[in-house]
Parts: sequence; structure tokens; C-alpha cells
Amino acid sequence: MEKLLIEGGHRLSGTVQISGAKNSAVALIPATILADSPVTIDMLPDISDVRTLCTLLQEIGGEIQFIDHTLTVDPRSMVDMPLPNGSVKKLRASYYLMGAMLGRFHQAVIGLPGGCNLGPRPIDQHIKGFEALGAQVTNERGAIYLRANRLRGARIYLDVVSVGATINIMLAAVRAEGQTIIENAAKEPEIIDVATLLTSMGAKIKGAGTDVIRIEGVESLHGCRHMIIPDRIEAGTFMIIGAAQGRELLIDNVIPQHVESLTAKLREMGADVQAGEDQMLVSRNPGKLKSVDIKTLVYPGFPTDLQQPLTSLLTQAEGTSLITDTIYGARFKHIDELRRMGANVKVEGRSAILTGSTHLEGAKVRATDLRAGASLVIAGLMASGVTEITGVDHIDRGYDHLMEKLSNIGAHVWREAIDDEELPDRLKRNDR
Ligand SMILES: CC(=O)N[C@H]1[C@@H](OP(=O)(O)OP(=O)(O)OC[C@H]2O[C@@H](n3ccc(=O)[nH]c3=O)[C@H](O)[C@@H]2O)O[C@H](CO)[C@@H](O)[C@@H]1O
Ligand SMILES: C=C(OP(=O)(O)O)C(=O)O
Repeated sequence: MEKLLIEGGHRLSGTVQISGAKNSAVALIPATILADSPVTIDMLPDISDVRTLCTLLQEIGGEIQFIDHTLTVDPRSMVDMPLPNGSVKKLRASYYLMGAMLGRFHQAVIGLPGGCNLGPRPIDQHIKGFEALGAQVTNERGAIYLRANRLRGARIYLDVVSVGATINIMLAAVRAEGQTIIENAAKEPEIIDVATLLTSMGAKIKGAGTDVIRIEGVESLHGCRHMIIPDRIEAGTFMIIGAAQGRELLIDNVIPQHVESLTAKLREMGADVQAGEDQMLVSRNPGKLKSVDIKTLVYPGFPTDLQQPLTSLLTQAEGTSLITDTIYGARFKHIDELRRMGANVKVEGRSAILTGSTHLEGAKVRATDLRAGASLVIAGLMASGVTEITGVDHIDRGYDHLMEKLSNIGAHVWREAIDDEELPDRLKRNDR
């Protein structure tokens, strides 16, 4: 087990290459199950969620080659092997195995997923969609059993706008008989990316990226080659780092439209943000940053996945900021850790109220989830002294070579092994 150390206070400049999108990758990989010949995906991020999914596809008989960010999956020998336990618990997106295996085999057994603990994360809308397509779905001892004699297209209205349910229903519906219409669908860019891959495989999908998606089921899907979209959350994390400590930090391989809500907030705070064709240039202005209010919303609103990273930057803004998470009302586990570093912030219900600007000081802190980890990294880069972050496995789920990318722009960051015996009780007891 390792911890991450950051000596804060250094100005950062240079270029950061953004990797492929985690939340696309974790759906594109299960989608390959639906093909009847090999699928190649280029520019996948080298993160543990991707490696876990590769292992899961191998467990069901897939042949996998993952070299230099390019993944080739040969799905021809795959079988409908039950996956009630094990690696499925390591990540959230193992739920996409349900839709993809249901589409191909008309049956699947998949353990309930893991992923970031952000409070309740039900999958009732996924199940409602599978049932509408004709599947029988039961929950037995923490695993979801799905079985269908036939999959038939259906009209499905999502009660909650859900990224996961929209993609999962799409994965099963591309192989159903007849037309499926998903209403009140999520509109995130990752949904368009998955629809693009499925279309290249021979699926008939219209409306991805709008709130009504129409799918005409087909009898078979074939292999293809696909280039993943850039990770807007990783890009956003580095934009925040640029606004915190940047001296002309160039963020390369980003779709500026995907980060518009963050760009607007950073400019409102007084950071210097310039958009190019596929690059963003971000610098910290010499003056004080200004406080802003944030409310997370579904795309194109402000993403919940950037709420925690931006909270760290707001500790440096003068005045009071109100941060409200309407997607995950309990996504505030990073707040206690930021307080250890000197932040003046409290949580009330679905909101955090933060008063800046405060001096942050390096401390021993724990990443309780992926973006809490990102928020602590940002705080560490701004703090005086050294910050030690445990719970690095959460960060490794979603940031490709974060240490190297930070070192390349001038950050003083490194990893050290930790001996469990050395850990304070607070860290031993909890899930790292
Ligand atoms: C792997 C992946 O892509 N993860 C992202 C995905 O998670 P995920 O797909 O799990 O998130 P959803 O979009 O499904 O969740 C949105 C909201 O709907 C609720 N809900 C969801 C499904 C359901 O069946 N019932 C229900 O009530 C959730 O509790 C949450 O409050 O979108 C989230 C919201 O943008 C992001 O934070 C995650 O990074
Ligand atoms: C919440 C996240 O991931 P997951 O849904 O995979 O837990 C995230 O990427 O911020």
C-alpha cells in the first residue's frame, strides 16, 4: 500500500495531456461483449477501473490485449459466466455487464457494484429498463439475476436522469427485437461516445445526447475500431489546478464545450481561462480569487464529479461560497479532511458553506473516494509544507499517471510505501 506526498506552494507550468474518459471507457469495454468479432478501442486511460474490467472480460472468456492505451477485445469465446462476487465489487461500472450480457446471452448474474461511496446509489432505473425489455430481474444475496426468453423493444421513461441507466438500457436494447425509446435520458458526452461505438458495431441509435433516444434493435453486431473521447473530469481537475497554482498551464486534448460550466465558474472566480480548439490555457491571476456558489446538475450543468475538486480551490477565494450537490447530497466526505488542513467549511444538508480565503497547511489526510482524492491533491498543491494522502487506490481508479503528469508541470509529488502498523488508528479503522 502506498501514500502520496505533496510539497505544496510551487507554481506549475507546461503542458498536460488529458487521457481518454474514464466514464466512457468503463462502458465501452463492456459494450464489446455485444460484438461477434474483435473490437479495438484507442486512447483508453491506464487506470485501475479499466484493468479491472479487462480482468472481468477475461473471466467470461474474452481475449484481451491492452498495449499502449489500445485495447483489443475478441469476444467470440465469451460465455454467460455468473459474476456474483469478486472484481465486480471494485468499481461502479461493473453494472454495465448486466446490460451487455443480457443483450448478448439473454441472461446474466452480476454482483451489485462498488465504486465511490457517495451515499445511496440505487440501480432501480436500470432494473426498470431491463424489465420493460422483457427480462425477469431478481436480487439474490447481493447479486442481480437477469433472464429473458426474448428481449422486446419498449418505451422507457426514466424517473431519474441517470447516466448509468441510460447506457445500460441502450446496451441491452441494441439487441432487442423492435424499437426502444428511452425518455428523460441523460445527455452526458459519454453517452454519445458509447452510442458512437455501438453504431460503428452496426447498431441503429438516434438521439444520443438528447433526452429522447430511439434504438432499433438488430440481430447482430460486428467488430470495429473506436477512438474514445477525452476525459472532461480529468481536464477539469487540471483546469482547477491551473487556477490554483498555474502559470500558463496548457491542458491538451480536451473538448472545450465539455468543460463549459467549469470554465464559466473559474472565470467568475477571476482565473484566467482561454479556450482553443482542443486545448485550455489556465493561469492563476495575481489578484485574490472571488467566492462563487456552485450547484451540481446533470449535463450540461456543473458536474458533481468536479464539486469536490473545486471546493479546494474555493478555500482560496475571498468571501463565502455555497456548494450544493443536487446529484449526490452526501458527497462531502472530503470536507473533514480539508478542515484538517485549515479550511473554514461546514456541511448543512446537501450543501457546504465555505468561507475563504484561508491559509492551508500540509497534513495527514485520507482520500475516501476518487474525487475526494483529487480535491486533497489540489489542496496539497496549494498548502504550505507536506501533505500526505492515503487511500490512493481510490485515486488510481480514475486518474491516469497522475503523479507523472503533476511532476512534468513542476509539482513536487511522490509516492511512498506505507506500513499498516504505522497508520494512526483513525486510518486503520476506516476503508482506505
Ligand atoms: C461510471 C460512471 O459513469 N459514473 C458516473 C455516473 O454514475 P452513475 O451512472 O452511477 O450516476 P447516475 O447518473 O445514475 O446517478 C444520478 C442520480 O440518480 C440516482 N439514481 C441513479 C440510478 C438509478 O437507478 N436510480 C437513482 O435514483 C443516483 O442516486 C443519483 O442521485 O454519473 C454520475 C453523475 O454524473 C457521476 O458522478 C459518476 O462519475
Ligand atoms: C463517482 C465517480 O465514479 P464511479 O461512478 O465510478 O464511482 C467519479 O468518477 O467521480
